[in-house]
Amino acid sequence: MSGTLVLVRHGQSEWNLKNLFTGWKNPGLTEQGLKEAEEGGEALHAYGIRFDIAFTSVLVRAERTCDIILDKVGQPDLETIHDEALNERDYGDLAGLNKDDAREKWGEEQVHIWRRSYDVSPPGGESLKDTGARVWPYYMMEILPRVLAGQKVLVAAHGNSLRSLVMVLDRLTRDEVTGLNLATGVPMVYRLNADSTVASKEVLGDMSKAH
Ligand SMILES: O=C(O)[C@H](O)COP(=O)(O)O
Repeated sequence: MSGTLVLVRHGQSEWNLKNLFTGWKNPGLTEQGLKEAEEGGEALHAYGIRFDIAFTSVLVRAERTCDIILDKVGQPDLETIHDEALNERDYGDLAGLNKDDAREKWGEEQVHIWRRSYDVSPPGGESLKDTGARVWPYYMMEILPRVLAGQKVLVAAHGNSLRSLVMVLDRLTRDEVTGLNLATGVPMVYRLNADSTVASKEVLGDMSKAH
């Protein structure tokens, strides 16, 4: 067995609270989001993990979540790499729109397809497949080699950038990935085999609160 990969979606953002499509827009965390990040960090501290390196996006909600988690595990100065490859999917023309207003305008089913399908892009934005096409190579080049070398690696990122990774790690089909929702601030701890397949996965929190 090689190292450990911890994936965590950022805590609730201001735009999650307002129910707005966010994508590459850059709102901060809400009070609840700060608390979720703290709870995620506390769960990792109780789990007893010491990270070797952290990765996050260049969006403040993930960066702040990463900082809070590192504080909680007692590693506030850990090397952290920020890269836009880990950013949320670009929601294109939907960014800034209210998700319920969008359902009224385009219908429940179309909005669900934009949010959860594998290869249908929202207008002007990225599908999950498009998102994976920049997340996955970054994972292969920058993150996986460290895990395979035995390191413990934290990745604090976003609902859909992480869904594109979880889809491959958990070997989900295109249909199965439509039912995958990641809760904010809940760490997923993967141990990988030397061939990069998943040896075990533990979820430190309640993933069922995701929608
Ligand atoms: O960008 C967003 O709006 C959220 O971070 C993820 O949104 P979704 O759950 O609608 O894909």
